[in-house]
Amino acid sequence: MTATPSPLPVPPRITTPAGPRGADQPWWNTQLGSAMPFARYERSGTRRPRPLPLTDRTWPSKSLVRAPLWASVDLRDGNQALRDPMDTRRKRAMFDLLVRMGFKDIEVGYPSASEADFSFVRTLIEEDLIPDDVTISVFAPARPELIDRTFEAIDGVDRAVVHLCHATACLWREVVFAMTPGEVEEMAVRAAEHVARRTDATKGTRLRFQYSPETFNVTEPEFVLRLSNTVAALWDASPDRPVTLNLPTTVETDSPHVFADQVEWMHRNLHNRRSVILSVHPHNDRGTAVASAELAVMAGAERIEGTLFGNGERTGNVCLATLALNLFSQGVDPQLDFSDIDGIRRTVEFANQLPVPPRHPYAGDLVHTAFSGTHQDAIAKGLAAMGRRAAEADTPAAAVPWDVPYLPIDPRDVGRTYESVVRVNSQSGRGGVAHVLNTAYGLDLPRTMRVEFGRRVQRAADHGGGELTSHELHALFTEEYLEFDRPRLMLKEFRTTPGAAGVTLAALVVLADGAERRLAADGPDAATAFAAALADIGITVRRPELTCHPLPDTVGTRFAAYARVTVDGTAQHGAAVTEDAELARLTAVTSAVNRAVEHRVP
Ligand SMILES: CC(=O)SCCNC(=O)CCNC(=O)[C@H](O)C(C)(C)COP(=O)(O)OP(=O)(O)OC[C@H]1O[C@@H](n2cnc3c(N)ncnc32)[C@H](O)[C@@H]1OP(=O)(O)O
Ligand SMILES: CC(C)C(=O)C(=O)O
Repeated sequence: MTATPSPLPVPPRITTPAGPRGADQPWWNTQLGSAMPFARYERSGTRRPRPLPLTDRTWPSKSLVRAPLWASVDLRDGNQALRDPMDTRRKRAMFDLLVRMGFKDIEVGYPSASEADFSFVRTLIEEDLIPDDVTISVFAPARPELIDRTFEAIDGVDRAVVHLCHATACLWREVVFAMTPGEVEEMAVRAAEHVARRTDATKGTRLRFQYSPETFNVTEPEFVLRLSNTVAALWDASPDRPVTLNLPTTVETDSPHVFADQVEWMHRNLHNRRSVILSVHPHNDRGTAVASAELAVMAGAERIEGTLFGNGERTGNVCLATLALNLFSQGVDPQLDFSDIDGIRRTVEFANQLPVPPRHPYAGDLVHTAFSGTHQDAIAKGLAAMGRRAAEADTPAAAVPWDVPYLPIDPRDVGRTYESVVRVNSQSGRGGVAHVLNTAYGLDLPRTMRVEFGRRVQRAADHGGGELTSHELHALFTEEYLEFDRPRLMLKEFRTTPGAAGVTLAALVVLADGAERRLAADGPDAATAFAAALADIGITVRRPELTCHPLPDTVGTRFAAYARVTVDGTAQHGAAVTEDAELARLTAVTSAVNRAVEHRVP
């Protein structure tokens, strides 16, 4: 309940905006020009022009109806971006996880880059660790000596994809290679021919090929199309042995719709389209990799390369967990098993030695959690409505279509529980508090009591400043309703017998000074009779309204009862938890009486 005060940060050095407002800025937008050097940056395609994208695009009217072929690059693009690249143990944990989840296309490394990558590929092959329906791929740049080393790494494998990649984009051609487009084309042809020659010399291995024109999204489309057609033809692409053409946004530069146009243009213009598996490899520099990948599939892509939870160069690769679970949340089979998302996350965190942030879609610690009152209230009502629908249909809750406000998927479908769905702090409301007490302790507070206890919790949360755990909420509930320092009244024993008005109640109570008093009264039920009997000791209790329910205890049976009464003219709530239902009801009345006294103490 106590929050650790965090130190006040040093204020950032911000130049107060002072530039002019935009000429066409409406009066209600009072923002000023900033001191940021934005003029150093140009709209993409301005300095190095690229032809315009499509005008007759068809992708906007498409929808995602099936899972694409998922290709994990965790062990290559993910690995190359780590401060401490994976050792064999971490690589193995990642590989085994990917296989268990159902990945069939796994890039296992860049074997010519390091001994670690090379020997991991050898281990997979020599120890026969690659399932029959999984195809590994290995990355190679367009350098003959590194291609040769790549082939050494896959010697003896049954099936594999050799992935050839080199830069094609203008900036890379000029700055990295110092080559003309023609020279880059020659390099591509030489490398593809070298791969083909090495393949011809390889016996007993079913090899396929992949070609990635690096930074596809900022390469002139006509150039990249020509290269792709040339390389696919050199590799004899056919429907039986398709070439994977992988279009990377190596550095994401544009809004996703621009990439979608580029992909659709390639999809329409590629020669021999049926002999090509059109793949994309989105990075997340603008934070829109997921959107880019989804629109690319609408535009004709059939395969997506990415990593689990988005590890990868800079801002990372596209997150395959997000993409797959986006499909799942739309009723499309993701063809990957995310039923234990926390287990998957643990393994990925172990392999990458990087944490998954708490807000990461579907997998972050907080993504199925509501702190805010109205969200909690809606979630609790939504879950209750689901429960009712399941009961009406006489089916398990897990079989009812999911429809709960604020929760795109059922946390249980990814192996989480409802306990973490609602967590309480000063932003929370009575709905959330009631939900936590109910899910964690089985206490189903009546509506008026929720309002009262909600206020009590709000005070405690405001005071503490942080989160209140379910345990702390229960402690507050106990302190407020179940236990009293100096009770005015305790019920020691009671007996009911049928009476003229319904029930005759005889009770022995203990008063604040320890004195014991015997009471008796008639009433339609025991609680009403008890309320009436209290008049004998000068306590006026009227209009008792009681609810009682069994508690889902693991040991024995217990009952919770809640009373709403007027005590000496003031409305009061009381509650009790005991082994006997009737005792619980009567004790809830004494709780209300005791609270009436406590609340009179200033
Ligand atoms: C977009 C991507 O993510 S591609 C994958 C990138 N992955 C990695 O870089 C991780 C692994 N890489 C490595 O371990 C190293 O880079 C190695 C071992 C492969 C190569 O190391 P080195 O031979 O020392 O070269 P270095 O990494 O500095 O590469 C630079 C040279 O390669 C050339 N080059 C870069 N990419 C490619 C490519 N895809 N195809 C052909 N040549 C390339 C550059 O033009 C440069 O050549 P130059 O020295 O003649 O100007
Ligand atoms: C190898 C390619 C696909 C790559 O990693 C990239 O361009 O980001």
